[in-house]
Amino acid sequence: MNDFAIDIRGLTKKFGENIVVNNLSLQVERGSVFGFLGSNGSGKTTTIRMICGLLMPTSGTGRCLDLDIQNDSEEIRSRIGYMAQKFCLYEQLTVIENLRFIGEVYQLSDLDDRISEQLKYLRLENYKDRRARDLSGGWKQRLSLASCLLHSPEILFLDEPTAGVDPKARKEFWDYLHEIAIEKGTTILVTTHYMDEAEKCTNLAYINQGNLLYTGTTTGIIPFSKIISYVSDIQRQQQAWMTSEIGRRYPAVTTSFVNNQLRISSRDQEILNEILERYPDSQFTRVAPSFEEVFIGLIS
Ligand SMILES: Nc1ncnc2c1ncn2[C@@H]1O[C@H](COP(=O)(O)OP(=O)(O)OP(=O)(O)O)[C@@H](O)[C@H]1O
Repeated sequence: MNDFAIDIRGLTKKFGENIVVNNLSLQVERGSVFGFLGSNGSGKTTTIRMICGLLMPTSGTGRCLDLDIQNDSEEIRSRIGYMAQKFCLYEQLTVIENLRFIGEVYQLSDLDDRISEQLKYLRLENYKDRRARDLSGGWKQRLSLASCLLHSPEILFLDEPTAGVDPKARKEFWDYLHEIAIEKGTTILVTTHYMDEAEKCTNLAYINQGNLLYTGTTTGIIPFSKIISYVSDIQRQQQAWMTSEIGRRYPAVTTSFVNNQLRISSRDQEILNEILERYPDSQFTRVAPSFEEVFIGLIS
């Protein structure tokens, strides 16, 4: 058996003349929580749809659970769970009715036990008779996750599962993802625009306009990026003025306000040295780059 839950080689997707995914190769280890990152429109959903057998690639090959993504799409779909960006359940049905409906579609034999397990693990028991339309965003997202897990998928694809969800609910959701990856060996491929969530993944791929910029461990992306960062405690008025001046003079440098400090980052140490010399009163100190600086730096 292949060690990889997902193994794609040179996958390309064109819509007309528009190359949306370009010669993409990725391997996702079984049991990993794999973050699939990239700015809006960079081709993440398109790639996921090809891996799930929902969309034919223009060229390239791929295996998902050791099945061919072009020829075995039906079997792939029966063994994976896919939580799309949009809430896809029935708003007028209750939580339990939604789960029962999904279970019947999958023709699951021990449905009551499976529903009880999901209600318990996702702490949905108190909400089981509430209509989906009356749930808040965080609870809707748990219900979506429960419905994707009902048939015990071997891989779970989650497309921006926590967009608009509050930090506590997002944390609980992520704790649960790690729990199922560890306890059940489920492979999870998740897209997110939240940097704190990217840091929670075991492995990452980062794409831009359909091209792969990085794939590897989560900790490996910082040294790979070669981004260098400095921070200064200067006054707020000065920060605004310096940000616009640095932005104008040094387009290759990223500036940001974090924790009431001015941060500058770039891959070019010479340019950063020039800034340190130009603004000696700012007393910049070197710090580890943040994930945000790394991701922005890699595409600039
Ligand atoms: N069926 C289609 N026909 C034509 N163009 C499409 C189609 N589906 C997607 N695209 C285009 O492909 C590009 C990539 O879209 P995709 O949804 O894969 O990006 P994404 O990385 O998932 O974006 P986001 O983070 O905003 O969800 C976009 O420019 C989109 O408009």
